[in-house]
Amino acid sequence: MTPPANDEANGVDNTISTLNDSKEYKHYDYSMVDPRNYDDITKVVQSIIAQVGEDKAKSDIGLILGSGMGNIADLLEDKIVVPYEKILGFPSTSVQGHAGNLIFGTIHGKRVVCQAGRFHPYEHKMDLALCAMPIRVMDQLGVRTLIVTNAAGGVNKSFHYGDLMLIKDQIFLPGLAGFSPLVGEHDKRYGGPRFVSMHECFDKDLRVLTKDIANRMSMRLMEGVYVMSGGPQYETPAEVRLYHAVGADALGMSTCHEVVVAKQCLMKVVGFSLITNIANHDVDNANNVNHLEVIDAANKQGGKGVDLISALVKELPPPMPKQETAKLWGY
Ligand SMILES: O=P(O)(O)O[C@H]1O[C@H](CO)[C@@H](O)[C@H]1O
Ligand SMILES: Nc1nc2[nH]cnc2c(=O)[nH]1
Repeated sequence: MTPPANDEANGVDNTISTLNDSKEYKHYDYSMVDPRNYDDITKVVQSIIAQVGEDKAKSDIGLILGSGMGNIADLLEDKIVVPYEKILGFPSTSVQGHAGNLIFGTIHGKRVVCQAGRFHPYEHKMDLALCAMPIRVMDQLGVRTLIVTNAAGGVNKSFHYGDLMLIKDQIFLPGLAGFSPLVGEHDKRYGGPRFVSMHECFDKDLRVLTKDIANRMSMRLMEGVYVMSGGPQYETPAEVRLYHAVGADALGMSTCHEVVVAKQCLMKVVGFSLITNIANHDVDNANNVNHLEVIDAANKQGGKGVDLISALVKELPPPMPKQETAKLWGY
């Protein structure tokens, strides 16, 4: 693997060896990191700290960017960009519209770590724990609030192209079918229990705050349930009707596994779906979706999400220590 060139503009000195030895670490190397293992995650965290320093790495807020939503990262100031190739055990991203960088910086003076490049289970042999590993890393870096974003198809018939939906609940289809990131070993140091409660997995107080902010900004903000399928194929009209019937408002192929792990790590989560296309309910009225259109829509329509996330970060309450959240959630 050829290391990327030194990138002074991004503040990354690529000559620094991540683990103070001369080995080259490749993407997606299971022999080195078990994404379920707390001590292995600590090694990943150390490899990051070795590059950006402890002060810069420590973060209160995590931000995950959806397809085509790289412009949200422009909110971060005093950035340090760390390419995934330089992070021990991080796999690569293969989906267009997902850059492949962990970015450290601040928004309104608050410490944020941004995952610009999500890991989708369909890219990684449905290894949900691997795809949710950045959340465990964020947890060890101190993150207490997670903001997840995604590009999604609108199932709710009142949704329009370009709408922003605040996620109030989720239907995690791979999780229901046994593909949960929590399958495997359990370590008490994650913070939460083996059997994680998924009630209010999108924090109610933060949803109220977000809606209040949107109101003050005179912004149209929908609220609804996100359903995650395994993908990567899009849905048939019959599947769209099935999801509609069970109460889904928007659909995609991501996010839910991240939220499950965040919940186990006692993080408060806020989620947004940008409606990049309207899912087709009618088999006789073919309306094909394609990923380039999804990205194009995210580029064109994502601005309102940027403004809302900026305002939300500004007004987020101070991070709640883990012990307090544990008490609040009855653990
Ligand atoms: O959920 P994000 O990462 O925004 O990506 C969405 O866009 C892709 C399909 O166009 C799928 O990966 C879907 O999940
Ligand atoms: N599954 C799925 N994911 C998407 N991401 C963006 N649009 C869609 C969609 O229509 N279906």
